[in-house]
Amino acid sequence: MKSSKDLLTDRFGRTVTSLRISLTNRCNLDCIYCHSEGDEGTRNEMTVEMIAQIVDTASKFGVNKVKFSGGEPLVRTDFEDILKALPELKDVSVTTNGVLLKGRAHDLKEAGLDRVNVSLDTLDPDKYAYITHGRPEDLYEVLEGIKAAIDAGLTPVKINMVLLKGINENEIDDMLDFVRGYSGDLVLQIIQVMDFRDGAQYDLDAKKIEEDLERRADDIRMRKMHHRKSYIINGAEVEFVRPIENAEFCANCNRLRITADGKLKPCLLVNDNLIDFTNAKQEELPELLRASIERRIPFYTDSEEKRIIEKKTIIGDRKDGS
Ligand SMILES: Nc1nc2c(ncn2[C@@H]2O[C@H](COP(=O)(O)OP(=O)(O)OP(=O)(O)O)[C@@H](O)[C@H]2O)c(=O)[nH]1
Ligand SMILES: C[S@@+](CC[C@H](N)C(=O)[O-])C[C@H]1O[C@@H](n2cnc3c(N)ncnc32)[C@H](O)[C@@H]1O
Ligand code: SF4
Ligand code: SF4
Repeated sequence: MKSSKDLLTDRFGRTVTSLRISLTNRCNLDCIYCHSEGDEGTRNEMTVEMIAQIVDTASKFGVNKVKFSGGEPLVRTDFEDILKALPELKDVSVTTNGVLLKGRAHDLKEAGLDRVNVSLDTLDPDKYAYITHGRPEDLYEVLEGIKAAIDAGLTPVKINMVLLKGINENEIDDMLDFVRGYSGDLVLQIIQVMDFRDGAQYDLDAKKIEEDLERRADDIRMRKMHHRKSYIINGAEVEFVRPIENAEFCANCNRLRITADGKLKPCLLVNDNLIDFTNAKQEELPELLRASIERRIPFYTDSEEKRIIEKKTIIGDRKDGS
């Protein structure tokens, strides 16, 4: 009989303690680089009950964190019901574009949400509209949403800034000032753009930018998840997410993904090894979780042997179909 820890530990020694659940593929914006969590699936969406069942099962095997994402999770009007149906967990968070956050922040907190990440790549309304294919005014909705989240206690609020060559690479200091202005309630999270949609053309030398931040930092911390580092610069905290060609990042990946239509997805970048659990009985879920954990492979790795295995499993699934 396996212990609960073994059940969710993969053959590379990575124990899954966190679920990243996509609630929908729908979105009210259309960002130029969007990876949609590697999920281009159907418009079918898990019910509240399905989500509660899979989280409940995973929680019995050591999962204590859940991140909701999408698509845009707040387009689901039953998000509060989903939160209320969850078992007790250490950390329940959502990543949102923030456009619909203002009117929901208090209800989400009441329903059990602990904190929120808000995507905001620029403070310039015209650039915002260019990046999101939205309206310049949407930026003000997002800023109001951030304030509402702080008022509701959904803190720390992380501001997700995807670094985009030629668009926002010169805005890092403005963003640090913005975060500093909310003394501790906001954390900046800078993200290296991944090659989805038009992402490749905006790619820049993220490692060099991170090294610059490191030089300026008064203090440096490292997270268990992905061994991401965060830098304290003159009172502002900035975490750096650098997932590309980063073996250390993948070696410390402790998340299992769930697609909006109810499939266990071992890795963001691999699409041919998903396991559908929508027709499973509750008692079958542990075995499906185990099977999914067995399919987990670090996408980037220093080991040539693992790289060969992993490369064979990858299929292209980008928005342009290539
Ligand atoms: N390649 C890869 N990228 C990830 C993974 N987890 C998160 N990301 C990326 O990290 C960025 C930030 O994601 P968020 O949804 O804000 O969540 P997070 O920062 O990972 O989670 P918290 O810090 O716990 O709030 C996004 O661009 C995600 O696609 C992962 O396991 N693999
Ligand atoms: C896919 S979005 C879904 C949640 C929500 N709609 C939002 O935008 O916050 C989750 C996070 O992934 C980031 N993201 C999307 N495409 C990306 C890419 N190609 N490279 C890096 N991060 C990306 C977004 O900026 C956002 O912070
Ligand atoms: S708001 Fe989020 S899901 Fe929507 S297009 Fe932008 S990154 Fe993608
Ligand atoms: S293995 Fe690497 S690329 Fe895949 S989900 Fe984990 S951190 Fe992301």
